[in-house]
Amino acid sequence: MTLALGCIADDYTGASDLANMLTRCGLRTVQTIGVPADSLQIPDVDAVVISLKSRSIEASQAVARSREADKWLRARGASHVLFKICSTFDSTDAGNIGPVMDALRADAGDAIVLVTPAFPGTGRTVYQGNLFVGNLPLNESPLKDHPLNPMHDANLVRVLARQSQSRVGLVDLATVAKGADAIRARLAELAKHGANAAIIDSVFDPELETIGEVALDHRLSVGASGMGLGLARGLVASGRVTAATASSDRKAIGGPVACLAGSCSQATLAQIAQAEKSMPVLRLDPEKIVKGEGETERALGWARDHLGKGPVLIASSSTPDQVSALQAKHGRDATGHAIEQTMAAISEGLVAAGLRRLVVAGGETSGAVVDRLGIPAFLVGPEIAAGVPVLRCVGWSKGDAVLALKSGNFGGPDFFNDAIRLMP
Ligand SMILES: Nc1ncnc2c1ncn2[C@@H]1O[C@H](COP(=O)(O)OP(=O)(O)O)[C@@H](O)[C@H]1O
Ligand SMILES: O=C(O)[C@@H](O)C(=O)COP(=O)(O)O
Repeated sequence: MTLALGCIADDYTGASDLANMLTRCGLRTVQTIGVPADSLQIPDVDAVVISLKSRSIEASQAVARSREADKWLRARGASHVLFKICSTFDSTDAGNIGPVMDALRADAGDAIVLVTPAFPGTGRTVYQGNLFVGNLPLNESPLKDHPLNPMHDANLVRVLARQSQSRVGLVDLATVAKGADAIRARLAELAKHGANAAIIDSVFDPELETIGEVALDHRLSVGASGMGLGLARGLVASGRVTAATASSDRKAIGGPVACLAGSCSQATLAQIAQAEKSMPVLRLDPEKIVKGEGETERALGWARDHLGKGPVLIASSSTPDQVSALQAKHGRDATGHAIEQTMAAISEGLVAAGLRRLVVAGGETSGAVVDRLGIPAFLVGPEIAAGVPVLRCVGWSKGDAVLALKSGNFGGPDFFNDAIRLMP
């Protein structure tokens, strides 16, 4: 297998979002969980997206894991690697976008790396280096209240510079609009003045195609699924990949289906409220979870009573005020970890009871669940919503199963039912 594109994603929902985009753009793609073991049979593909859970861990560990993934991809022929970050630039002043980017760039030997989280399909655009979520600057969007990495600055040149050793420049929209050669000239100028990274503006998909064409001159790029779109279309346009059509394999799995929500995003809170109109919903008590007071057993008992009758949803999610109050009492990391591990334990119990169709909302939550279930890889199925595909397990010891891993912010109001409809 010689890869046309290698990708390292800093969380699992982000990885499936990217794998979905690459598949829709014609690249045969597999999503692996961590660096694949030698024993994993990977089908012949154009792109591999290695999912890490490195967004919110200590920076040095994120760097080490990303470099290991990069080595695996390069050894399989990937001459270009995309470091997939969140389209809302989820990070803190300690990292991990900057430190991982610095290390991968040094390994790749590139003078400068292009960086953009733009993903117009989900309303993420970058103008004059400022990230917008819909019509709001990042720091006024719901991301200001994220439980793990609240975002308080929309200016990505500043945000990246604070967490990186690199000098960071800007390629503005006026330059992007002039085309690939103008971008190349601007990058050369920035590099001459000592910049090693450049935030690049992008508002619409055609700009991302131009950006992808230029990024392919380099060995590394950093971005979200918009950058994935640009790279994939660049690979197809240049003839390096022959476009494939997305698989239409929809073999039914059957049996019970459950949804787990650990995201506290505004979008997920609204989706849970909507689901309450059509399926039984169990709201876990986050305080009891953190104190270790038997919420897993309660959830599994409740699920046993309801699963035979139709889909169910189990949610830990609460409002920003409630999240802050709980974190103030128990600490941010301890709270997040305890809740993620409870969701993982619930998923394990559900699978032990025979469940093979599971929807998970939340990036870190999905990471904890998929790790606990020991799923090694996924193939991409139908698209449920922008950035969220149905995933079919590959090489799982428990056999065939379908999952959907939803970024907290993604999906329409009736997301849980939309997902279940596409997971027969
Ligand atoms: N009620 C709650 N109070 C505090 N933290 C919570 C609560 N419910 C979930 N969490 C934690 O919030 C974080 C949500 O992050 P994540 O799952 O990545 O969602 P998103 O995709 O919205 O970023 C996780 O660490 C999760 O365990
Ligand atoms: O780029 C995106 O927005 C997503 O692919 C993503 O990374 C989402 O992360 P979570 O919100 O933590 O699921």
